[in-house]
Amino acid sequence: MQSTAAVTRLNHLAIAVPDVRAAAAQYQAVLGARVSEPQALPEHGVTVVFVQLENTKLELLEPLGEASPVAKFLEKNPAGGMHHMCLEVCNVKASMAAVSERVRLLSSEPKIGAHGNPVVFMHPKDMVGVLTELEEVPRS
Ligand SMILES: C[C@@H](C(=O)O)C(=O)SCCNC(=O)CCNC(=O)[C@H](O)C(C)(C)COP(=O)(O)OP(=O)(O)OC[C@H]1O[C@@H](n2cnc3c(N)ncnc32)[C@H](O)[C@@H]1OP(=O)(O)O
Ligand SMILES: [Co+2]
Repeated sequence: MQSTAAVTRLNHLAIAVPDVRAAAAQYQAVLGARVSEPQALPEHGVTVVFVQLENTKLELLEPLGEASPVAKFLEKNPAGGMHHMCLEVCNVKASMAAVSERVRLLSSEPKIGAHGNPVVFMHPKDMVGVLTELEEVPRS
C-alpha cells in the first residue's frame, strides 16, 4: 500500500474573484454569510476574505501584485470561479514526501498560509483538474 498525504478534513474552498470587497458584499447580502476583513498576503500574491460557515470556510481571492497566480486564472475566467480546495494534514512535510513521486508539488518547501499554518499546493493536472492545497493544522 503506497503512503498517502493522509488528509483529514476540508479546510476551505477558494474562489478567485476580480474584486474581493464586492464579492464579500455579495456573499453577505445574498447569503447572509459572515465575512472577514480583507487580508493582503503579498507572499502568496493575493488579498483574501474568509467567509466563515458552520462546517468549513470559503476563501475569496483577489490578485495582489504583478506575479499573482490568480491573475492568470482570472484572464481565463474574468467573472471569477472555483480556484482550489484546501485539505488538512497533520504533518505537511510528511505528506509532501509521501506524494512527491506521484504529483507535482508547486513549491519545494511549504509556505505560511492565511491562517499561519504551513501550506503546499499540488498541480491541478495531477489532481484530476483541481488545484489542491494541503494545510498542516495541529489537531487539538
Ligand atoms: C493564501 C493561501 C491560503 O489558503 O492560505 C492560498 O490559498 S494562496 C492561493 C494562490 N496561490 C496559488 O494558487 C499557488 C499555486 N498555483 C500555481 O502555482 C499556479 O497557479 C498553477 C496552478 C501552477 C498554474 O500556473 P499557471 O497559471 O502559470 O499555469 P497555466 O495558466 O498555464 O495553467 C496550466 C494548466 O493548469 C490549469 N490551471 C491553472 N490554474 C488552475 C486552477 N486553479 N484549477 C484548475 N486548473 C488550473 C490551466 O487551465 C492549464 O490547463 P490547460 O493547459 O489545459 O489550459
Ligand atoms: Co487556500
